[in-house]
Amino acid sequence: MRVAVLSPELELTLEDRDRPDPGPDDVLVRMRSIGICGSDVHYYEHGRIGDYVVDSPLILGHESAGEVVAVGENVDDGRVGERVTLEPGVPCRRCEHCARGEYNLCADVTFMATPPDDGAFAEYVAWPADFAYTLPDNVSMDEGALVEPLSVGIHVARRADIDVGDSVLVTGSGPIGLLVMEAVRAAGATDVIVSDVVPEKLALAEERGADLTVDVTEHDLQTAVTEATDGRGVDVVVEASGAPPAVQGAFDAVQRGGSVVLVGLAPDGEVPLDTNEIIDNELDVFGSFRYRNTYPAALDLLADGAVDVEGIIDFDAAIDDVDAAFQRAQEPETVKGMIRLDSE
Ligand SMILES: NC(=O)c1ccc[n+]([C@@H]2O[C@H](COP(=O)([O-])OP(=O)(O)OC[C@H]3O[C@@H](n4cnc5c(N)ncnc54)[C@H](O)[C@@H]3O)[C@@H](O)[C@H]2O)c1
Ligand SMILES: C[C@@H](O)[C@H](N)C(=O)O
Repeated sequence: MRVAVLSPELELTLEDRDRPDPGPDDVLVRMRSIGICGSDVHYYEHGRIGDYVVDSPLILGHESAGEVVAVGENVDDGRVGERVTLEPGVPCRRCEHCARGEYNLCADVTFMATPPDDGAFAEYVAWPADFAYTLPDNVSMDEGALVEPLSVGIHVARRADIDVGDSVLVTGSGPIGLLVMEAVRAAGATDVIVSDVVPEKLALAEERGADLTVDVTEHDLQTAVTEATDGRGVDVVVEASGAPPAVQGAFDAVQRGGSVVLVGLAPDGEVPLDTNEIIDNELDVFGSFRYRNTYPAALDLLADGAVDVEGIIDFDAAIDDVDAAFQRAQEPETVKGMIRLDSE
């Protein structure tokens, strides 16, 4: 089978590998749609994210959907032919966090496309059957692949405890910010403001229903938010850019007693903050790391038409053109590229 492999020298090429055999508890999936995530692009450009270093060949990709073509001996063979999306992080299932259901905090997780664990840019992937979720008939393969970043948004909405009628500022209109917007609206938020530094990204946020967009290269964010909220500030800020000025600005845009959720990863993780401001205004500050127990909810939202994920895709490519697709994904205006294995 063909796989797209990133070498330690940062060359992304197609290789022939043996098709994997499913383990006893696995399904074997023929891949159909695989999204290109910002972290894939980061490995492609820099060869590392923090302590995770591409020091041996790595198959990228963790936003995936496909069709079950075989199952292991402990899996119901009625699953052959099912259309599925794969949840890319499989935890140890034994530690304290797994026992509590907070499996996104498991330190012994296998996460696709995170060194040394291979990902999904492959014609076939063998994966634990209970982390392969059946797609409803009206949910497409592309939507199935985008359940992964939508899950990031759903986890944010849950962390923030979004309530009906909440106002939310989302800083960053990349795939995560845009899908946070979908998730918080599905959870009941009624006023969503989105900020970014790239006009095309803001135009997309506006097209997708943002109540207000703010280009922070031209306008002061705090002033814009103050005017839009009759001087109160928003109930919740979700920081989804990782840009240090946006992290700092989040604390000025939220109302007293409000919440700030940090999901964007700052380049070195160190951002000076006014902690007295957090205390004086009694702010709740949450980190949001990946997701847990979100795939069933994401699939229900998609089946009900309660969220739109396909509208963030701006191009697709065949796996043979994976390197060109990654180059295009690097352009600042690009939101989401999708590799489709059935489009060849
Ligand atoms: N915590 C998690 O579980 C998790 C999961 C996925 C991604 N992430 C992180 O979330 C962030 C967003 O991911 P993405 O894939 O959407 O990334 P992205 O790079 O595609 O989007 C970030 C957006 O922020 C914008 N931006 C830059 N500076 C800004 C500023 N000062 N104010 C407002 N916007 C600004 C960029 O123009 C871009 O549109 C990244 O830092 C990523 O690493 C975290
Ligand atoms: C959660 C996932 O989308 C993210 N890129 C990560 O590796 O953590």
